[in-house]
Amino acid sequence: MSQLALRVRCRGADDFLLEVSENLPLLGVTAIYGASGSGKTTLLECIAGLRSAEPGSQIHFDTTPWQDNATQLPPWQRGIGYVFQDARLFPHLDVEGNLHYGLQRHRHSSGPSVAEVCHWLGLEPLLHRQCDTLSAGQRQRVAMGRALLAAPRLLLLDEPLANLDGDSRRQCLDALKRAICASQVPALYVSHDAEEVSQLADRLLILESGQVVQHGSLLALSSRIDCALSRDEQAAAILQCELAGHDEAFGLSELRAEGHSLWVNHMPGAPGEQHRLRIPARDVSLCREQPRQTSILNVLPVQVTEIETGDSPRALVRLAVGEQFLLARITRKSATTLQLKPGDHVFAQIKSTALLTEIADPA
Ligand SMILES: Nc1ncnc2c1ncn2[C@@H]1O[C@H](COP(=O)(O)OP(=O)(O)OP(=O)(O)O)[C@@H](O)[C@H]1O
Repeated sequence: MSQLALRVRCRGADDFLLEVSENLPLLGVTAIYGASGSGKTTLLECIAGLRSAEPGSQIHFDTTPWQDNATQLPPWQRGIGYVFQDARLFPHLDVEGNLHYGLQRHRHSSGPSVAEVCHWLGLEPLLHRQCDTLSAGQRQRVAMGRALLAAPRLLLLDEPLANLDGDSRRQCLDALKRAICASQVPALYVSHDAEEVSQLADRLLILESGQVVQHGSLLALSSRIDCALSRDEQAAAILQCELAGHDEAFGLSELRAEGHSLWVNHMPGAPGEQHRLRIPARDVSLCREQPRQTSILNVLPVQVTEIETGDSPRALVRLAVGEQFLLARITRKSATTLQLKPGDHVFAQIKSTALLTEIADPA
């Protein structure tokens, strides 16, 4: 596994100071998450060499210095693929021409072929289209294809879905996930969208006012009440599960987590495979008694470990399921009526789940 060692200081306008001192293991997707103005793009641009970090800053990719006291490698010598918010395709080239530009920058013989990239990103039908006739989502998929064809050692994506919504956003997210997973190129993914991050990331680096406030695996951070991601309306915990089998008659698959069954829509896969299940906090409700005759298939016995009520009408409850954790967002009134407190044993009813990618390495 590669590693990016960062000791970065960079000043922006209005006394803004980015100060990041972290070693990032480059495994899968690391999301750089934070509010607007927290310094996400500044950090990405410093890593890319598009912006100068202050003298004394250091950026090392494994043993290769990208920046230190003696070195300031230009962006094109860092072996990165950069995807911007606006795709920045070459308007005078068609889709195929844009992809071939990536191929020309190909540094190693081990990169993907045009056919592979087109397959991952669904680009085959677009190859002969002019770029100004493409939708925003199609343009982003081409930009991603162009970046991958240069066989980068690291992908840097700056809110590539920010200008998309609805179906186009979902399709593009699925395509990016597929391409990142198939290409096995590690990625740093800037976003302020909690749902996007919890669907895509393996690790999280959370920034606030130019400082890192949390860094770790999505599995560990997503269910923490003090994680910035949990404050978002789209907060979701991630449960690591094993595929147990399929119920063909009802079109369902059974996953097991901590000795309990969870039913999801039928999915391909063989028993024993490891998967991640995303469980949105707002889709988890709590009962003191085990619910009977409920249409909700997934009911887990859990133990309350933490409750955050504050002044908001909603409470966030952290729940232990064996060694793992869920979050439930319920009304403060319900938390009071149920007299919930840490240590209580209750039942969590889960309305919906979304299957995420198979875990290559649960670390
Ligand atoms: N080119 C620049 N020169 C000087 N200061 C900048 C520049 N770009 C951004 N800044 C400042 O740096 C700070 C961090 O901005 P940055 O764009 O890195 O945040 P961000 O987290 O990516 O925000 P957003 O999610 O809104 O894109 C802000 O105070 C911003 O005004």
